[in-house]
Amino acid sequence: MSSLNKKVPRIAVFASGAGSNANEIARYFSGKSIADIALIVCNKPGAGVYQVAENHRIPTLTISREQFLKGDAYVPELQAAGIDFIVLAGFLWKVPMPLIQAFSNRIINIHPALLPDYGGKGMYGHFVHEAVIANKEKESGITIHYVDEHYDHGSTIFQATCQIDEQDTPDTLAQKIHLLEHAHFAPTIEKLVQAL
Ligand SMILES: Nc1nc2c(c(=O)[nH]1)N[C@@H](CN(C=O)c1ccc(C(=O)N[C@@H](CCC(=O)O)C(=O)O)cc1)CN2
Ligand SMILES: NCC(=O)N[C@@H]1O[C@H](COP(=O)([O-])[O-])[C@@H](O)[C@H]1O
Repeated sequence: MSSLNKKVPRIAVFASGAGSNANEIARYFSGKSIADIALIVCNKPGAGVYQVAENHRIPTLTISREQFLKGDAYVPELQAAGIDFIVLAGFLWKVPMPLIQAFSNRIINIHPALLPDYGGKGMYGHFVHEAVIANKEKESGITIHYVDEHYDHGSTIFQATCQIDEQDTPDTLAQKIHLLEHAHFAPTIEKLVQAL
């Protein structure tokens, strides 16, 4: 297939919260022929990411715990939507094997710490920054990694760090982490989908 009519990869972004990463990803790819943010998947009705989807005119899929964790994991819906790649951006449920197998090596996640430290069950959002500050760490950062059947265990793709000052709090650290996420997640996704 020539580059003129090469299919543009279709990305589904999974999120459970405010969606600032989903917003930055949608902004980054908007108007470019690199990839389409084709779907935003969310498990929390009323989450801020729905407004992000509306602002960017991106279709949404609201998922239920039963069908996602104990059923087909919405693989038929994702395949019907022509999804090629899945990005977890503050998504708070464990991705089950049916979805991992259907999108082998095509699901990535961003974690707000330097894995393998500060990862695993219970390590999400503010809980991560609270633990990092409580342990008086001098640096933190982000990890972008492939998703396997365990939390925060898949191979690392990218990491970036930030320094922690003595006056930093979990809130100020979260701000530093968000800056790193918004700077690096979309360009990392771009590199990965160009290799599909
Ligand atoms: N199979 C995988 N699924 C997910 C991964 C992964 O690496 N493999 N990453 C997470 C994102 N994440 C950290 O980056 C993460 C998210 C949530 C939790 C967690 O403990 N969740 C709670 C439920 C919280 C809720 O429902 O509000 C729990 O499981 O009890 C840990 C890590 C996304 N999925
Ligand atoms: N362990 C998963 C985890 O903690 N993910 C984190 O949730 C936040 C979502 O923010 P957003 O909704 O504004 O993109 C991000 O900081 C992301 O790294």
